[in-house]
Amino acid sequence: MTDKIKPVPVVIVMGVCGSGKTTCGKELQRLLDCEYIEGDLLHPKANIDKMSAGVPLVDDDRWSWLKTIRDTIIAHVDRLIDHEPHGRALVVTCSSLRKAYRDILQQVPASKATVTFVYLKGSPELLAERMGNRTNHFMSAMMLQSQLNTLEEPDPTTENVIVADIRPEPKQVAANIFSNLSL
Ligand SMILES: Nc1ncnc2c1ncn2[C@@H]1O[C@H](COP(=O)(O)OP(=O)(O)O)[C@@H](O)[C@H]1O
Ligand SMILES: O=C(O)[C@H](O)[C@@H](O)[C@H](O)[C@H](O)COP(=O)(O)O
Repeated sequence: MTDKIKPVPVVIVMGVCGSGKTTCGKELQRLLDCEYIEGDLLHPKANIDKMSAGVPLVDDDRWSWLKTIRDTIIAHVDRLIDHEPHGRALVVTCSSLRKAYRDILQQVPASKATVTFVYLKGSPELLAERMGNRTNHFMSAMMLQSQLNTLEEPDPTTENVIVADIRPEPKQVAANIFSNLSL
């Protein structure tokens, strides 16, 4: 007799640039002791070149990137189901600014994965401060306003999302997320 496959918990850490997706996502990965996909590493070169030149992406730059992230999630989940039937999870970082983007990322068979978004929420002032402190990144602090303009904040009453306050230190942000995840 074969055990019923339990869907893999997929946690997508979202928010504008500087909200801490990479920093807190990695802390969460450590807490969950699981795999990790950095969405920024899946951009086509043209997107990185555009953002590095200080030009924000538009929808047409994003669709194929979002589909690549979704397909990468599906490939990871398939591998986890085959090789790690117990205690598996997956943390993904992706800004996921608009509802239409989140809809693409969730196109994962429900029998294989349950997708939860974690929205890293902070004030524009704190985000600007964090962007100002960050060095060696293709996104300059000037891009923050366009990200805030594009952002459609997820609504916990209609979307499967946990809202996380980004003011605590990264380990604490991750611990707060962890305690709100029903895994
Ligand atoms: N909770 C936090 N407290 C203090 N600094 C943080 C926190 N989260 C992130 N940072 C810092 O803010 C900057 C942006 O974080 P990063 O993880 O690169 O954000 P994102 O991936 O969302 O663009 C980095 O310099 C990082 O070290
Ligand atoms: O760390 C950051 O600064 C962000 O994660 C950044 O890299 C960016 O948000 C996206 O990858 C670009 O795509 P969007 O314009 O769709 O956010």
